[in-house]
Amino acid sequence: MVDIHFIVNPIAGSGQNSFSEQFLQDYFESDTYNITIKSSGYKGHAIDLTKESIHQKAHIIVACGGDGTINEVASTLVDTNIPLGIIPVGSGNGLASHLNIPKNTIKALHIIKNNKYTKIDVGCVNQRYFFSNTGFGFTANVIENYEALQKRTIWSYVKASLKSFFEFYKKEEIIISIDNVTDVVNPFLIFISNSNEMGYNMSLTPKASLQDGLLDVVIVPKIGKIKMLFFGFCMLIKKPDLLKDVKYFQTKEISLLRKRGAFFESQIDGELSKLGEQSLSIFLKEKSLSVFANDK
Ligand SMILES: Nc1ncnc2c1ncn2[C@@H]1O[C@H](COP(=O)(O)OP(=O)(O)OP(=O)(O)O)[C@@H](O)[C@H]1O
Repeated sequence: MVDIHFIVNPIAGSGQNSFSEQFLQDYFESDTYNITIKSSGYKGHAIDLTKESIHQKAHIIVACGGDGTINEVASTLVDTNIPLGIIPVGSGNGLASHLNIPKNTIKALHIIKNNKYTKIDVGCVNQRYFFSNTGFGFTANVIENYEALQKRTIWSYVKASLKSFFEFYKKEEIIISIDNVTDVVNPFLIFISNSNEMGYNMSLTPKASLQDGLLDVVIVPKIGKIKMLFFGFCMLIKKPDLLKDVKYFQTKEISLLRKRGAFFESQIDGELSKLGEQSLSIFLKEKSLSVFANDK
């Protein structure tokens, strides 16, 4: 028997996610699969539910939610042999989109049933993991405004971006080291990505791959409002380097050192995260998560 555990975030995306055993049993026959469904009750709960499922000897664990839920479940599965399934019922669904997993639940279930999984790289920010991306500056500010709106829709994302556009003024000097070259930057944003999708079909790192052992980094210096608007447009058409001020490169590791301030305000896989450390080492653990994916 195959023990398959579904961890559902009921408030992700439209906020109406629930899966009945009867519905799932139509795809995973009861003579072959044992199904367990768990629902997360609060932020971070999916981590404990996943730990419990590992303890219960689940063979497959499926995250049903968006990038935040995937982050919680997948972080707990790194370096285990348990493959991660994804049912993308979140808002942005960046990682699922990179893995070519459709939003249609039945099609996404078939990918798990086909039993084809692959190993992907995992991003690390000190002790934390990211699977899609992490970012500092404007990108973290947008997520802060997005979370304050409480509705997780594309319109909330647009509203949050506009609010940040009018308000964002942060002046924060960061010492950045890449391949032993150190620079002091006062960036509009720093965006570091493992995947080529930010969610909502937008990208700042179209060349990124989950299996190339490289982080794709975008650094945008302080820019004026007109350039900010142009940059937003470049992001929509997935050509960030059309803005000449943008530095786009690939690297294995990057370190950030805070000159002052109590924490790094960052976003990790689309969730606001205040990192208390003075310095951050950002790198990849290569091919350390198994995940079901669709052939391109
Ligand atoms: N019952 C719950 N009530 C409130 N928040 C929850 C609950 N269960 C999980 N969460 C939190 O909800 C947040 C958002 O989840 P998730 O990222 O999966 O959805 P989303 O934001 O709609 O999708 P995406 O990140 O792809 O845009 C996560 O931080 C998660 O920990």
